[in-house]
Parts: sequence; structure tokens; C-alpha cells
Amino acid sequence: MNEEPRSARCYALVPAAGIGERSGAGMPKQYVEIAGRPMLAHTLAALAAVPRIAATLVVLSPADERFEQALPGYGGWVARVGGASRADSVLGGLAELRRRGARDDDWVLVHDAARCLLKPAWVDALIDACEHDAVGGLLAQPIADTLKAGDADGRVTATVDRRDKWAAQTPQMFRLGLVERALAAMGAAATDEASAVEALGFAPRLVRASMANFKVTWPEDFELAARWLHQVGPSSK
Ligand SMILES: Nc1ccn([C@@H]2O[C@H](COP(=O)(O)OP(=O)(O)OP(=O)(O)O)[C@@H](O)[C@H]2O)c(=O)n1
Ligand SMILES: C[C@](O)(CO)[C@H](O)COP(=O)(O)O
Repeated sequence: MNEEPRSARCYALVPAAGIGERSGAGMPKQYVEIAGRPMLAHTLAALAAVPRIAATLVVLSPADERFEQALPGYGGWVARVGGASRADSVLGGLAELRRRGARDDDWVLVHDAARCLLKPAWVDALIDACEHDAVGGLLAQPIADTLKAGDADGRVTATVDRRDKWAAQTPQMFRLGLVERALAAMGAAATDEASAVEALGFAPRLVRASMANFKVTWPEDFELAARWLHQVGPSSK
């Protein structure tokens, strides 16, 4: 079938099919209320405030029974195609984007549901930096602390040179065709999209964001995120 010519679009894909084990919340952490709204609602609001994103797809677990109650009336794209690993969930979402008309050369910005402090301005900075790039890239933050390697007993085994080290964040922005091929090749071992793309021999662009774009992972992170949202307010710019 011949496809109508059009310029590349930007889609967002939000993997939200995890169980949040490390958070200790006793429920998938994306539904824990932070500053009066489920974490996932904050994340989706930030993406919705980026006009260059044509549509956002939320990837849920097939067993998810909370979404409709947590985000009543949500009008965006939702698909219950999550898998056992984050990479599986993203791959399921990419196939769903194709079913909804996305093409090989469209950009996909994969963003963790668990990074609920995202600011639209950081997403715009990522798109500005990557939309004419041959590979794509990711938000990231240079490491500010001295970096240690440790053993199973919690003892330092080495101090690691941090000068060229960055903490990878999301969104991570790649062409649909490239990131799909990369994740399919690497499978569940890919903890982010960039590592899969790197394994194909490409060098994704690092786009500096902020430590505030942290991933709510541990129990204490909920309070940190709530304080931020109460003091700074929801992500509108
Ligand atoms: N099988 C999976 C695992 C993770 N994720 C999503 O990937 C993002 C980042 O993963 P992480 O912070 O590790 O979340 P969880 O897997 O839920 O947490 P944990 O590892 O503590 O169980 C989250 O938005 C999570 O919902 C997903 O969609 N599908
Ligand atoms: C994608 C990610 O947030 C980049 O830092 C991270 O790799 C997710 O890791 P997790 O193992 O799912 O916590």
C-alpha cells in the first residue's frame, strides 16, 4: 500500500504496566496519589502540554483494573499491551502506534509513567535537539556525586571516574523503525531505549534536563515528589 507523503510526527509512549515493587506501595506506583492526583495523571498532563506531540499512548498491563477509576474520562490513547519487562511493554506500545497509523520515520518519545515531575519545557528541549538528528537522544543529567561501586555486603569496591557519566532519564526520542528494531534485538536486557539503540552501533544525543526529573522508585520518593508538586505546582511549562 502506498502511504501518503507527510512530515514526521512526534508521538509519546508511556509505559505504565509495571508493578512498582521497589516502591513498597502495595499497588502499582503509577496509581499512588501525589499532591491529590495519581502519579500517572501528572505525567500525562505534562505530555499533553507539549503541542508538538501528536498523540500519547499509555501502555497498561492486560490485567490492569485501576486505570478507568484513577483517570476517569481520560480521552487519550490507551492500550493493554504491557509485557513482563519494560522493553516488552514499549515494544507492545510501538506495535499499537503502528496500528494507529504511526510510521517508521515518525519520532516516538518513550517516557516512564514514574517520572511525574516532567516539565513540558524539557520535552521541547529534547525535540529541538533531536528532530534533525540522525539518531535521536534522551534527557539525562551529568553525575554530580562521587560514584562508588559496591559489593553485596554494602562495601565499596571502587570509586568510579564520573567525568563522562550521565544518569539516563526519559523521555527518550527515536524514530519508530529504529527503536523497534533495537528493542526487538536486545529484548528484556534493554533497561532503556538508548541502550538498545547503542547496541546497534549508534550514539544517541544526551540532552541535559534536571535532577528534578527523577523516577519515583523507592518509598521515600513519593514525599519528595509531593513536596515538589506542592511547591512548584503542576508541570504546565
Ligand atoms: N513490565 C513493565 C515494567 C515497567 N514498566 C514501566 O516502566 C517504567 C519504569 O519502570 P520502573 O520504575 O522500574 O517501574 P516498575 O517496574 O513498576 O518498578 P519496580 O521495578 O520497582 O517493580 C514505569 O513507568 C513502569 O510502569 C512497564 O510498563 N512494564
Ligand atoms: C528508562 C530509565 O528510566 C532510564 O533511567 C530506567 O532505565 C528504568 O529502569 P528500571 O529498571 O525500569 O527502574
